[in-house]
Amino acid sequence: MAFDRSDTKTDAAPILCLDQVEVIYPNGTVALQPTTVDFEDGELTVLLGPSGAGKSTLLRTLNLLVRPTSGAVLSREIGTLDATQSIRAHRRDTAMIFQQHQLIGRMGAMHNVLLSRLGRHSFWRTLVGFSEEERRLALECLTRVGLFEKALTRCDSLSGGQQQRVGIARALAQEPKMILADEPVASLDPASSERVLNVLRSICKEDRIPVIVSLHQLDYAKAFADRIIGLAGGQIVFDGPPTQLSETVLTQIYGSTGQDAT
Ligand SMILES: Nc1ncnc2c1ncn2[C@@H]1O[C@H](COP(=O)(O)OP(=O)(O)OP(=O)(O)O)[C@@H](O)[C@H]1O
Repeated sequence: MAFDRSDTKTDAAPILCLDQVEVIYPNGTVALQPTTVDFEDGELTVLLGPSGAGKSTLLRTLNLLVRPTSGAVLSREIGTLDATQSIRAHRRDTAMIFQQHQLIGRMGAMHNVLLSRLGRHSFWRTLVGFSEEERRLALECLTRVGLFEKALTRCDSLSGGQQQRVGIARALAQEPKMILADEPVASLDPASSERVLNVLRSICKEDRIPVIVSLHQLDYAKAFADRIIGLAGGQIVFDGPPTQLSETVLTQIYGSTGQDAT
């Protein structure tokens, strides 16, 4: 788990802000209480909290897969994200990585990576196919996640960890300005989990983009995050560096039983 923790903050304005964002699902569940929080370039943030705390809801609000019931999501480049066009532009710049990689198993790794380019094509361009430049980009992305030699291998014959790295390469090929990862290591063994988190951390630092990851594992959060946001009952109860994650804070996040804090 070794990496360089220096050089984590920037002077630039936050790339994305939630301003008093509240999420109430149609069945009345208050998943996120009015929340104000922002995210900076080059910072790896881990969302930590017990099951049902609101991690996925917060993460999905950041690319408006979940729409706020009240409050606003503000992008530094686009402004308030409230219209179809601005939301579409924001989503093009925001890559999402899921627990279940959502790859097409019968297709090769490179083909799966190229599919992320579809959002940038017109319908007619898509029929014509991918350019030489896009193929080169896809190979570069696979190289960055250590899978150059698997470019032509069908995804259903890759290991879980390798599939997740193809998912990250696919996210990279989108040339994102922000990466969101929803429990990306939940179904991986420790070695694969660390490799995936190391890859995400390298991308965050090399490309100076925010990477926001929801995790259940406290050890990984402490080892890989610049910043931890602790959630409980749809509220942010901690926001700071891993060094400030005291026993008192952990009790605030997980309750007195420490349940889920693995
Ligand atoms: N689509 C939905 N409709 C209604 N309630 C929902 C919906 N999605 C989530 N919830 C509820 O909102 C609350 C927050 O859920 P969320 O999935 O954000 O938590 P989480 O911290 O990501 O949990 P987990 O770690 O189990 O994934 C929970 O009470 C959950 O049951």
